[in-house]
Amino acid sequence: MTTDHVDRASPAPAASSPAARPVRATWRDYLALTKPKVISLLLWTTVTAMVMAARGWPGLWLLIVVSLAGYASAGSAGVFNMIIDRDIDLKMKRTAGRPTSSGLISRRDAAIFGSTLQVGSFAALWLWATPLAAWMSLAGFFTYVVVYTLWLKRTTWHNIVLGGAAGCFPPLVGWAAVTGDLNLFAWFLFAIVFFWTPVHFWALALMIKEEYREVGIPMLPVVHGDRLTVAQIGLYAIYTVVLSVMPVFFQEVGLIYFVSALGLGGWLLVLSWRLYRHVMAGRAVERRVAVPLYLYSMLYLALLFVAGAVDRVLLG
Ligand code: HEM
Ligand SMILES: CC(C)=CCC/C(C)=C/CC/C(C)=C/COP(=O)(O)OP(=O)(O)O
Repeated sequence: MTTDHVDRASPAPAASSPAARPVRATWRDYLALTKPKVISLLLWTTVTAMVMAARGWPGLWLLIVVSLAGYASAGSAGVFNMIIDRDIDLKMKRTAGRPTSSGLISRRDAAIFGSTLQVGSFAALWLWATPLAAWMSLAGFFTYVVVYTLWLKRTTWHNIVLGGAAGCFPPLVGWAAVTGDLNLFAWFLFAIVFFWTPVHFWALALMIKEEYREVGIPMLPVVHGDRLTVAQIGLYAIYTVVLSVMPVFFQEVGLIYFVSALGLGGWLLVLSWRLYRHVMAGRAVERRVAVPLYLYSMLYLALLFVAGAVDRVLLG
């Protein structure tokens, strides 16, 4: 593969110098294109959804196939996101070092890499899981790359709510891989992630809004300010918690899940309320009130899905 020869940290040394070796992209740079940390939680929702669907162990082979293919699909979405956004990524401190922005990996090579991952993932899910799992994964890719990144991210503050649907597909991939179809409970999992995403992202966006403002991305706190953002976070936290307990009333899950959802959700509401009160009192957003909610949002989702899996295995 060709690479744009760019020194990661400093201008390239003179060609005559013995150290004048171009910096080549390594596998670590390609790995960085796939946003591995974000995928870890996406995959967690996939794997726990598989256990929920199977009401037990879904089988080692299926777990391996779906995990690798799920990583490849979400990773491919991350690669195309970085290709499309390389201009804005370059201008923000948090993202300036990405291999597509720095030119370390050319657009062409990134596109070849991303396409290979997506085609491989689709084929693997189709052949070794179920066709529906393959379609759900492709739908997640399409929603993230086309709906969120290409269309909504730069045009409306609703980007997170609508584009966030991308992150709701991984549980459907896991469910469909086990059962070959999607029932009401699978769609509940989709909806929980849907309403959770704004809480997760806007808590972070409040802290990095100036970067978004500088590059002209219309994230909610940039467009409508902190007060509306914390109010929306509070509303979405309430929707999330209410929705999370609803599967109990459809007898899809039992007491273990119910108690966990109430406890985990209760703390999500407390942290959202603290942030709301802080900002509504006229104070500027401080890391000490926004960071706990952002970090806890991820623990919340991870543990809620574990609770669902444990409940359906033990009580199912
Ligand atoms: C529209 C939807 C979403 C947006 C805009 C969004 C945005 C972000 C951003 C900007 C970060 C900070 C990453 C960094 O520091 O570079 C982040 C972190 C993270 N997000 Fe999201 N996110 C979304 C949905 C999701 C979903 C659905 C999941 C998983 C279910 C998820 C999991 C994570 C994780 C695990 C991190 C921590 C990564 C780290 O520590 O580097 N996100 N998110
Ligand atoms: C099943 C399947 C393929 C699902 C894909 C879902 C997926 C990859 C969701 C990712 C959500 C996410 C990291 C958004 C951040 O984008 P951003 O562009 O706002 O963040 P950035 O500024 O860090 O690039």
